[in-house]
Amino acid sequence: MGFFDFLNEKIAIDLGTSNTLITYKGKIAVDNPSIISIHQITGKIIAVGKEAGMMRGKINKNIKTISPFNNGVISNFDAAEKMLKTFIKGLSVFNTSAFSTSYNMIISIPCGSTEVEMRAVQESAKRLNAKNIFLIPEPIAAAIGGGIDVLEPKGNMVVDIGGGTTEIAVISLGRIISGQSVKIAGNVFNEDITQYVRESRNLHIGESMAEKIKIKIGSAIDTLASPPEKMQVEGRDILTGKPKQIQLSYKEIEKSLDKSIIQIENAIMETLSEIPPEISADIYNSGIYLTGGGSMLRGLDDRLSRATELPVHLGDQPLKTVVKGSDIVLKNMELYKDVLIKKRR
Ligand SMILES: Nc1ncnc2c1ncn2[C@@H]1O[C@H](COP(=O)(O)OP(=O)(O)OP(=O)(O)O)[C@@H](O)[C@H]1O
Repeated sequence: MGFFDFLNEKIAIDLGTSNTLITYKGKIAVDNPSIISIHQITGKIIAVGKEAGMMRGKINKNIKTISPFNNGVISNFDAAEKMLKTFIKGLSVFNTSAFSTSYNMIISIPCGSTEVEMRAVQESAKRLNAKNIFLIPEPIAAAIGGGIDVLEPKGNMVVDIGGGTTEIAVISLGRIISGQSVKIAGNVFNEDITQYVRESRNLHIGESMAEKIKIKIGSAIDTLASPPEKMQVEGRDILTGKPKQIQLSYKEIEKSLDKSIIQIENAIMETLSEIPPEISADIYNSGIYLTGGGSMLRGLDDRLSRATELPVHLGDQPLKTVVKGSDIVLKNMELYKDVLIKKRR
């Protein structure tokens, strides 16, 4: 039994721009939108997660709905800590003494994080009573969660399209040998849709409507084998100010997302052009592993496969891959110790 095995209580956290996931005892115990509603005057927490998400855009001016992460990193520390604390308190074991004395925490972070950002995450985690805090690059956690053997001397490419960032990484021997984090992901897709509907259809729509459109009729290609039906969309008419309903087709959404998807394609091509030839040979055979919530956009795997001329594999549960990978690392610390960014007691 190795040193790490003595530390019994383990939690893995995926602090995402859109969703926060926490595993406890190998199971996903928290899976919630990364949102918190706080009373502006009293500072009291009104709601977190799903409940806070439902309040978005519909609450009075004294209650502020905050997304504490921006582009994968904490942009509002106070809100982030309050939100995490509320989530962790919800874990039934939190009140037992065992949990507070030996409690290991692993947090996945975007590969573009700076030293300052990493330190800030560690400081916040320390205030949550974690005894040991480990950080892991998100693409490595995603690869492990997707069943890829990251430790072998073989190149693997991971593209993780989240809410705030798309992480592109080539991994070999447990390390990222080339990669980048681009700020084009699900949130930008929503902005593209909002902009299209405003400029081309004269309708002002809210954030959650844009999200619904993306999920219901979003597409990365303009010829889908089984196209979704047209969608009825409500918002405010820009010209008259009145509530209005329009019908949108998936082809319109494809058009609105095109410029952002091109940027993701370009970033993948750039990363591919920077890797050593032996690794290129590996990736020619193994292809690209595509994950993250954004990977569920219709036709995106086909489109990326066409652009790169590589096989693109879609993961099973793209929203859960990162936290699943972190959890595997936490359970096999001896094996995976070299993939961690920092260790702190
Ligand atoms: N069916 C779907 N089609 C397209 N996009 C989707 C679908 N379901 C979820 N998404 C998008 O996935 C994104 C969230 O993915 P994920 O939870 O992997 O990101 P995150 O980890 O919170 O973000 P980041 O990694 O950038 O910090 C959101 O933008 C959401 O709109």
